[in-house]
Amino acid sequence: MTDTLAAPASTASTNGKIPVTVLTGYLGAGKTTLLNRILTEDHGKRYAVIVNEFGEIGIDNDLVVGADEDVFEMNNGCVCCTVRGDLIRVVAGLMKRQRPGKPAFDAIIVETTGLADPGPVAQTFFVDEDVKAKTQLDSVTTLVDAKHVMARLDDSREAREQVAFADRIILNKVDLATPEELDAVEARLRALNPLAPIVRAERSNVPLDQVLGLHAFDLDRILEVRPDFVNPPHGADSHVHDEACGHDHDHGHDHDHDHDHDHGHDHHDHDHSHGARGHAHQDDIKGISLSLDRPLDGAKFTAWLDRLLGEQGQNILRAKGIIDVQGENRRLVFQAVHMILEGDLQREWGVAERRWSRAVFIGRDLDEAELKAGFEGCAA
Ligand SMILES: Nc1nc2c(ncn2[C@@H]2O[C@H](COP(=O)(O)OP(=O)(O)OP(=O)(O)O)[C@@H](O)[C@H]2O)c(=O)[nH]1
Repeated sequence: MTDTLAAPASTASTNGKIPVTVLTGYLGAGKTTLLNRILTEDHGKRYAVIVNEFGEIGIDNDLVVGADEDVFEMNNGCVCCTVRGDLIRVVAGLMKRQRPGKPAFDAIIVETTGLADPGPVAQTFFVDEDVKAKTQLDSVTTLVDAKHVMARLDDSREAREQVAFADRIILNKVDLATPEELDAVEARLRALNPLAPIVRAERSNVPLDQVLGLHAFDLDRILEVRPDFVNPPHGADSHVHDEACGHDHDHGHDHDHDHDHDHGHDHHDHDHSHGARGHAHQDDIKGISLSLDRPLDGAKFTAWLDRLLGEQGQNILRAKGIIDVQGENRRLVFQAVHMILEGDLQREWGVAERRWSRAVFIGRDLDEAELKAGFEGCAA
């Protein structure tokens, strides 16, 4: 988790409480793109951003604009196990930064990992007394990738949860879908969440007043779907374990929610391996982090990545990386969602910055040894 402070000051807080916006959406939907828009737009406000990422190499931190300013890293915990504890600590830390009589920032934005159920994140703002006293959940905004969301709604419970939980849905990447496809997607989203307004966007270009300061989080609505949303007792359905529980996580609690009747959601029915490398979430989804302290050959790397995405793009839900290319002073940043690849030479490496190549691949049936060998084979 990373915390970034950006831009100058003043938004109305709610009853003196700092408004919190939770940004969610499946892997690659456009959350960071939206965040970067928020952080760079000339709005005269100061936002604290908390990024929780999947995969243990801090790539997302680096892709958020201005992240160098004020970053602290936290365990990349699995969102359903540890994030709430982390979040409480980060928010508490942010609160301490307030200057007397003047908040240090106008709002908090939390970007969840693409594999997260936003429920436990939103719960944080209701169940921890300190956090509750100082913050107010403004809205949960869910980004949706117009091209890939249908498949994800079929195969991912988290994707459905994210839509069901939204106060506002941003149907992003409209450039990648036909008007008919967009209508079909909207109908599907509507069925999962009849109330949240759906805003269409390209490159997450929604006006900020469509995302921030909405006063849209509707506790009553959430309580209808998750009656024990607020402070669920230990041992009860939806109880979210954190370090305050003071016990080993038992694996026998179901989430009694989900609008689409995909019930029996035991959030520990993912394969929870918190091993050093692959952090498996859903049974078969894992994240593979690769890194190399030597520069890569740009042509070899591009050819390898193209071939990999061509052959295994169906299984690669998300890939991204920052590459040190031989003979190039700028960092090569690449991003992929399935077979759609974008790459860019971005800013120069800093003088004191560690120059290395790192990449994360998140997907199904990925062969770690093969990926590692392919990646390292691109060394210059
Ligand atoms: N064609 C197209 N690409 C987009 C659009 N919005 C974002 N992208 C690209 O999609 C990729 C993923 O965008 P991100 O903003 O990083 O997505 P994310 O939701 O933060 O991804 P994770 O944090 O990995 O879950 C990047 O390559 C973006 O440039 C869009 O509207 N159209």
